Amino acid sequence: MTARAARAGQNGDDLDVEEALALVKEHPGGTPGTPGTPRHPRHDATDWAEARAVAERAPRHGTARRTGCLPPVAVPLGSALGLTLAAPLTALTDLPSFDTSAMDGWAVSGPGPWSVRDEGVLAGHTAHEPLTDGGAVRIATGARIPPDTTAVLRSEHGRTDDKGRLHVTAATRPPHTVTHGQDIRPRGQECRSGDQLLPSGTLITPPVLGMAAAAGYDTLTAVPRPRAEVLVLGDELLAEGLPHDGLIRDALGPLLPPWLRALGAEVTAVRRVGDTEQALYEAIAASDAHVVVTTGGTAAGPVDHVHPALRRMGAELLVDGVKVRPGHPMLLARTKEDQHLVGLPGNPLAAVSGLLTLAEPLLRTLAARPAPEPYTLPLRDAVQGHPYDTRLIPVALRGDRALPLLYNGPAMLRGIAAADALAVVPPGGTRPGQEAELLDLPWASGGIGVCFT
Ligand SMILES: Nc1nc2c(c(=O)[nH]1)N[C@H]1C(S)=C(S)[C@@H](COP(=O)(O)OP(=O)(O)OC[C@H]3O[C@@H](n4cnc5c(N)ncnc54)[C@H](O)[C@@H]3O)O[C@H]1N2
Ligand code: MOO
Repeated sequence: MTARAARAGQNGDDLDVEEALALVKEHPGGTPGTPGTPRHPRHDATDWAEARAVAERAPRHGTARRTGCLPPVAVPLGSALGLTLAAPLTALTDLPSFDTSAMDGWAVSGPGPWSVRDEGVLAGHTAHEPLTDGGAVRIATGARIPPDTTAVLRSEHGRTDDKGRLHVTAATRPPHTVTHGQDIRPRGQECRSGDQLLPSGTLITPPVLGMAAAAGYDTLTAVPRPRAEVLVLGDELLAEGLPHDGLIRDALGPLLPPWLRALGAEVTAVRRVGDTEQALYEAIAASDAHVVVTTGGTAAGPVDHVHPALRRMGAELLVDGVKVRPGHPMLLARTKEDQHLVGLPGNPLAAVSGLLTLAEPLLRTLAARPAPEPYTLPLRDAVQGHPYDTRLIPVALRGDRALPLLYNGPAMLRGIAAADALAVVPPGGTRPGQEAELLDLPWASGGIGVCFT
């Protein structure tokens, strides 16, 4: 623990959680966090915004691929959460499908007082005898209205006298009256059979599932989740225990599958691949995923096999390096007619950068998901820019400002683990209070349960 963190711990009551964790700068406006070190500026690398646009368009190649999304399938309601409707949701029934009581009370016919029948009417029961003028019957919320009912009187607005006759109490407004049709939900009030309830392209959320069930659906026509396979490269990686003897823990094997799922993918496999070109070539060639995601091996080191393996299989490189820090060696390739490969750099925050720059727009098109609304917020502190490249910086959202977090180096996860979003810092950097575009992290707005299930 640093001296500052220790101080923060002692004065924790006065500090934000980021300050207590020593994740933000002590003095707003002072020296900014770790800058990306300009190494060899790559003038052939793709601009960050253009790289995202290329990834979004990538599945729309060939003649029969106007939308780029996967062919629709029928999906049971229980499996459809998070998919996109591939056809308009059209009501299969009137809603309500019969005249129904909106309240517990009495169905009444004509003006009161009324004589109350002995038996009542419950929800889920079939048709009831018609009411005669001056008659009433006990009724439950959601029950079918008996024929010739003129209104429903709520239980708290009526009382029966010792002769069993029902009277309106003074509580109604105006007092002692019932209005025609009161507290009756007429058949078709919400929709008629055949009405369009939601357009094609709607994200299937919990209320959409409820709406579909109410409207008579058991399955929905939806764009399926694209299959994604994760290939984790690096003989130095351990699957468990403490780092030792130059070996480190694999951080991306646990990080990527749930995040890919939050981006709309079905993760079919996470495989460790040995550091040989042959092993990588075979793993890619054997995959039937729509999106293969590799980690590591994108640079030009002695065991960086992604480029050679792609060359060998005749893949088309769509993006080969992006003007973004961290993550500039990221790449996107078309490996087969219906398969793309996203090569994420091995440094963990660089991999996150590649995930949001290339995998997110690619999966969004394949799954026909709506694009997130772009938005900006002022950054509390200055952020030092890279001279040529965009920087993605973890930030915490606090009210109407974003706090740039420290520990944002390519090999670090400490900043992103405490972040709500990534700020897009243009070349040259930002001044304190300057607006920056934000990329929301899926759990920040949706909650873990909503976005990862
Ligand atoms: N001469 C140059 N060297 C490097 C450059 C460059 O421009 N010129 N770029 C650097 C940058 S930036 C990055 S990012 C990395 C990208 O490297 P690779 O994609 O080839 O990744 P590796 O070399 O395999 O690994 C880099 C680093 O990350 C660690 N790693 C890998 N996988 C994982 C994992 N699953 N979990 C945790 N950590 C992982 C690995 O051990 C290395 O430390 O290249 C720079 N070099
Ligand atoms: O710094 Mo490198 O940009 O990807 O980690």
